[in-house]
Amino acid sequence: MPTIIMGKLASKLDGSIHGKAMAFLQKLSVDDTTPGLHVEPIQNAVDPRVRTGRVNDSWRAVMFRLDSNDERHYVIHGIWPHDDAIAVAQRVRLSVNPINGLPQIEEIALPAAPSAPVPPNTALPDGQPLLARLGHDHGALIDTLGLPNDVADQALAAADEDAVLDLAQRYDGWIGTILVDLAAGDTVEAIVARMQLEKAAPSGDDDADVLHSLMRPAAALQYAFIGDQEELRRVIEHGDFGAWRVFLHPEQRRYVERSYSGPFRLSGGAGTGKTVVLVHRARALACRDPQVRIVLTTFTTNLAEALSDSLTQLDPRVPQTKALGQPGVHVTGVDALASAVLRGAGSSLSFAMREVLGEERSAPIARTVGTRWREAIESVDTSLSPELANEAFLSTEYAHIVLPNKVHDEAGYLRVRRPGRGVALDRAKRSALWAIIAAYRAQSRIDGSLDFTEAAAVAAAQLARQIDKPADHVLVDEGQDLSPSHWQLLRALVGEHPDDLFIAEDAHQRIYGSRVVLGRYGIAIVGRSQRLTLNYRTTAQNLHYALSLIDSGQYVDLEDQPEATGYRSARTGPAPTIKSVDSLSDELQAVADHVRSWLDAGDAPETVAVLVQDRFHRDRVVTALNEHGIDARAVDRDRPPAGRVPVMTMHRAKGTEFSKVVLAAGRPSPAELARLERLDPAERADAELRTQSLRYVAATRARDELVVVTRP
Ligand SMILES: Nc1ncnc2c1ncn2[C@@H]1O[C@H](COP(=O)(O)OP(=O)(O)OP(=O)(O)O)[C@@H](O)[C@H]1O
Repeated sequence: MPTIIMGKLASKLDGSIHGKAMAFLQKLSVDDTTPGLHVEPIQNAVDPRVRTGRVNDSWRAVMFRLDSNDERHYVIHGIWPHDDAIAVAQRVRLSVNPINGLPQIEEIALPAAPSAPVPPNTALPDGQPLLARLGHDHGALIDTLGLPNDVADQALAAADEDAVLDLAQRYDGWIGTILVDLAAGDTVEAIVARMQLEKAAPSGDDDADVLHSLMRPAAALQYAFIGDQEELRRVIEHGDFGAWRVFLHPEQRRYVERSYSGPFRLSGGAGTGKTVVLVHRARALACRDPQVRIVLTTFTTNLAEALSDSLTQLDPRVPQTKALGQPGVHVTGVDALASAVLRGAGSSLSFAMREVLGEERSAPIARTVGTRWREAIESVDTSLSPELANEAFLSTEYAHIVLPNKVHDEAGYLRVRRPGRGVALDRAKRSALWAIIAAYRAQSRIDGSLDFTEAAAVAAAQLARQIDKPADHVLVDEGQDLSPSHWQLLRALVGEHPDDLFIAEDAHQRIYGSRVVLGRYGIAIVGRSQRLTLNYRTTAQNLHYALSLIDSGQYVDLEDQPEATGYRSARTGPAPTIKSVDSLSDELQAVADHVRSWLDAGDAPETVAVLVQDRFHRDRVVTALNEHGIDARAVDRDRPPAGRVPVMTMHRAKGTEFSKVVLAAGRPSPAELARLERLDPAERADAELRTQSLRYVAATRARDELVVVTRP
């Protein structure tokens, strides 16, 4: 039975022939001599391995047949109308690039790609094209990276980053990826290492050499070995949108497949494919051993639902279990995970509750009301300044110091170390703060309830006592938003062994809570951390704008190190539109105008989104859009609706993506400004950082076009 190797080009099929292509490839993978397939060589073809096959009366597949070790493989190059297919088949050649060991397809007698003219050097601002300015020459591009001559010529002539990116867009696979890296200013050595390039060592068996090259990590950018019919269907039916399921970057593949001796941290900017790595890794772990118990978790239930959907899209056969502790993948929000642990423990929780709180709660599943800190502050006659006696300071102090250190009383709080908290507290202040914390706990005790951080802390203490852990592997998305108790919970969920914790995070996207250093909660990364830098989602123009929003901030990652930027995008598009308006009614009009123009141009409503500051503004925007005859819908806990324009808060937009986005961030309300004014300087600086991050998150939701409507 031949093996099918699908090229990325071949997955971009005309929708009208999906069914026929599927049937053709299915039959081919069973028996290439099946009557009706007409698998035939082509006369005068430059590559004797080339074959065409009959998809239907009008369409033909062009492929390469490789025979090695009694096994037959077909590399599917593409499917074209009959005459075009014959013409393509005559001039294509599949070979191994001798410099980098990767498979390459050349089109003999025609230029390798339809090339738009490259702007002449005379127009260059400082006389030299980009790559020359960066110190690259023909030798580096051709002899070290293995770029084809004509591509290297065009790249070296390209004036600036945009011109190199335009060129990159014309090449799928490793050529396009190397061009993007060059445009971003990477050294040749860095590219060789990242792409794992290696000179080819011919064995004398050409077909075996090509097969070997197709198995190289960077070949996975462009070629996929199809394991079964289901995989074939996914590649064919979803084309470019399904690319993440099949064609991984060599770095992504490494993080999917590698085993790590302990907790591993994967950082990367918005859209660099962190979630894709997590979902693939969950599948890889489940396939390796169907008995293992995998927890795939993230900050909110909405994000967990999206993860679960992605895992189903990637592979519906991976068992997703609803219950913690069962074989398969349990996808859940981290607070829901804590609740599940508490529910499962039943009456045996008392020890953990006493350990964390020094007392018990009668109904630990009930959640403490959100206004409890304010009530506690108001109930105590405090001498503290408003900079300390406010909900933000107290809830952070409680989550970052009191709970993780299991402080039960004033004496304990007077002694506890407070690393990472900006404000120094003398004895009198600690006593006064404890009075409020005691009032908070007293009222919750009366209700019998726990707040979310308490629930996670109690669940962590409960699990820490268990010898049999309910998970074998824990995969975490949006790690930057988790609290210390969450980390204690996740640490206690899985024993300390290889591949225990795999954490994806982006410090620039922290929009909840305060920053955390993992090492303080028993999660030692020690050198097991890597970064993704290629943005798959956002155009270079939108990415540039989004990065400008976080330019001035000091961001620190989960290992307490400054967060780097230096992201690059593989796609280009129009510059973001920044529209300044004077009034609310002008803002609503501008939002409606942009949405209307996209819909009129044929964009599907669900691919266009409006992102706003808060729920109040969201509902106003929905009403305004409806009044303009646009079918818009406020999105909260539910999934974005099909056939309608989703309007959502920037917080809710985390983890989503749309083709076109209007960002109507508005102005902070006077009440919000007054609240910020009352915070102590360290808390205020952190709140401002979160505000910048929120805009960065929102701006990076747009794949193709971004409009920002601002009011001074
Ligand atoms: N190898 C790939 N090939 C094609 N598309 C990819 C690939 N990897 C990721 N993508 C696409 O890039 C987009 C962003 O990926 P993903 O959501 O995993 O990024 P992320 O780093 O988790 O982003 P964020 O932090 O903003 O949530 C998605 O549309 C995804 O399908």
